[in-house]
Amino acid sequence: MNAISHPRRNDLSILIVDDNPVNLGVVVDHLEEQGFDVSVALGGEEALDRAEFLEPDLILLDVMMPGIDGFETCRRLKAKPTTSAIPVIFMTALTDVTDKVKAFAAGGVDYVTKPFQVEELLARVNTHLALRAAQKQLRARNAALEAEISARRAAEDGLAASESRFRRLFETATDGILLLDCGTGAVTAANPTMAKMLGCSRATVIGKRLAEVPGFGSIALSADAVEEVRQARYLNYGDWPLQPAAADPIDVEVIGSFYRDQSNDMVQLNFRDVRERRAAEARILYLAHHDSLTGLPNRTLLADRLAVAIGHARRDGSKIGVLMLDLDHFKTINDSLGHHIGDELLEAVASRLRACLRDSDTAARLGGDEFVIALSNLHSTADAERVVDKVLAAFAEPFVIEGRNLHVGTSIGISMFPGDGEDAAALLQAADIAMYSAKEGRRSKWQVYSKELSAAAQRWHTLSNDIHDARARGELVIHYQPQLAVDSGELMGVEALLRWQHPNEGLISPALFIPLLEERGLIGEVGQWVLESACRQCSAWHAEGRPAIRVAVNVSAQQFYQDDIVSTVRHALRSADLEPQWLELELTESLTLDESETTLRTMEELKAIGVTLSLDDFGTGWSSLSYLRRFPLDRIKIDRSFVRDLTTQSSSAAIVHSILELARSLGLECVAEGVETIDQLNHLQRELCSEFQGFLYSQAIPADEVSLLLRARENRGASNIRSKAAAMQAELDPRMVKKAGG
Ligand SMILES: Nc1nc2c(ncn2[C@@H]2O[C@H](COP(=O)(O)O[C@H]3[C@@H](O)[C@H](n4cnc5c(=O)[nH]c(N)nc54)O[C@@H]3COP(=O)(O)O)[C@@H](O)[C@H]2O)c(=O)[nH]1
Repeated sequence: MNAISHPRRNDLSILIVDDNPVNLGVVVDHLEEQGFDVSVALGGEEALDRAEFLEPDLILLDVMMPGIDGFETCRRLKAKPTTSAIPVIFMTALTDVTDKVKAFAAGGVDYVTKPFQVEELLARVNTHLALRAAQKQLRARNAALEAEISARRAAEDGLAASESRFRRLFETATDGILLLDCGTGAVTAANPTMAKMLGCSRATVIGKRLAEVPGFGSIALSADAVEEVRQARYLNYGDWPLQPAAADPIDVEVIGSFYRDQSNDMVQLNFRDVRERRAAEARILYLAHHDSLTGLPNRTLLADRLAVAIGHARRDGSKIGVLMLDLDHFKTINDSLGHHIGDELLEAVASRLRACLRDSDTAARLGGDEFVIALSNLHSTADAERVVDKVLAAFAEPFVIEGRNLHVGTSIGISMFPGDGEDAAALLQAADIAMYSAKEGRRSKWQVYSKELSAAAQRWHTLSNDIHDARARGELVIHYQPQLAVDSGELMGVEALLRWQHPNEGLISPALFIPLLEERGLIGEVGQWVLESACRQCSAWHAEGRPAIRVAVNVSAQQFYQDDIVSTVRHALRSADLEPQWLELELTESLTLDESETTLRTMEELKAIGVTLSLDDFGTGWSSLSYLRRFPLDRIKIDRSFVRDLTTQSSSAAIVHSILELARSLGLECVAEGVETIDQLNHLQRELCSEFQGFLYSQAIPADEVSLLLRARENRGASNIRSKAAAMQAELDPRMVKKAGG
């Protein structure tokens, strides 16, 4: 410990307590002369307050004072923590030893006797002040020491706490962790997760270099990992396939970090099991690139694959074919049988498409019933056409969905690279245009893209917009095509055929705009209008007193399922005041793609009204004996494609013969469509076909011209069709008997 140093006087304060002002004055003068900072109090109570407030370095205390005396004052000073350490020197006139003892007992450190010698007073004062200063120094040093000790303790505690925190983290981490010494390259610690990942004990791992640790053998990167991380300080190695003992590999993301432990350079390797994360990422990626219903690639992935294929084709000079497919009648199926059937159908279509393709080809679904097939490494368009044949053959068999046989056709557009587009988008657009063109023709057809089709596609889109208000603008009109008895030439009925009188395009064929109406969901409304108008017209002819004829109205599949067709028909008959036997409903063959109870029940309800049912275009679609037997039909219409070749192709003649045989055996009437020549008519007569319609006699004509026919017939009576046809042709305006177009 250092020697006690004397304090500078003006740093020191002394409180003098005396009730005698004269005494006070003398002492104060002496001490102030010595440079002390002096305060005074005239009694014990005052002294206690001032001592507490001033905290003097020394108190000179008189013993005999009014109120509390010096002894009591001293005891109280010593009792208070704030003043207990202040040395008290008694100033007393008492000389009795007991008083001196009392002074020390009260806590005084010394005493001076009055009247006092200044030198003695100063000597005692200086001594006690020096002692006081030394005590203060000592206390300050102790306090500093204590502060240092407690700071060190705190630091040690902190170190221990962080050490234990690290230990806890290490032991419970969900990452596998290895600590490796950079000097030896050996593992110094492994946590439980690491041991579990590796399928071995921690002891097995400790002391081994990383590449020697079981599970790391096949990971080449592990050999230099410690040195690499040491140099880089931090390294993300991406995924390593850790191979635990007797288990499947685990994909772990590996992150290495360098640290210094005391004087050792260390590397910490964290191994995070990323199997779930990678699976989730893969799932997200898959969903972003695949159609969730069918699992086929979606538009995005298709575009990627096409881009890659185009790159290859550019390099090796090969060709690419893009086939755009659209299912026929899909909307009808979806609307009538429910979306779950529609979904199952799409899945079944997807798997049939897959089966048609090589591994290098792509079948994709763009949405709805739109599929695309991308064919790579082709030599010519003919290669693409061969795949089209395969696809169409795959669609030939009905799709069996929930026990229903669904006959679904498809229209296919084909575009080729190079030639029809430079990139995926252009090729898809060209295939789409070709597909629409295929759709415009008969169903289940395909079409190769050509530049001319673009104009047609543009026209299709314009018409698609124009059709919306066509009926409201009065642009839709109904014409009627006569149906005659083959034998007698008798006018038996007429078929109501819709026409669109477009303001710019002129008369547009229903073959073009009926699909537009279906696509836009307008066929129900327009069909109802046709039905009501045709019934009214037929009733009007009857009311004119003409020989009664029937009117046949086409009902599309969508109309049949979408609306309450039974009440629509009832209402049309009632409001036209037409007896039901004069109305015939021509059902399209596509209706029979669903042989469900619903179809059958609706047909039976229609039959119960008393109308007749005929099946249109017989022989072109999915005609099968089974549904002809099941459905309550009255008449079938032989498709004009067979009639056209009747006299030139034996196969068509054979088909017509079979159809007529079949119809007879089932007790059904037959109408042959599209009769254009006398030879065809003669052939049909020999085959005992009952009725015909066709340009030989008349195309579809406006209602008032039918009235003319009826009047002429009334005047002449039934006669031989040949002479009658000739007579009619002469009678009618030549415009009505053109041989082409409707
Ligand atoms: N759902 C509805 N479909 C309708 C309606 N109106 C017509 N259609 C269907 O549109 C298709 C095309 O009809 P259209 O262009 O009128 O052709 C008909 C005749 O003009 C044509 N035909 C008749 N005779 C001949 C001929 O000798 N040669 C020849 N090349 N063509 C001829 O055949 C069509 C009648 O066919 P079909 O209906 O199959 O009996 C057509 O499918 C119509 O059904 C409508 O209101 N609703």
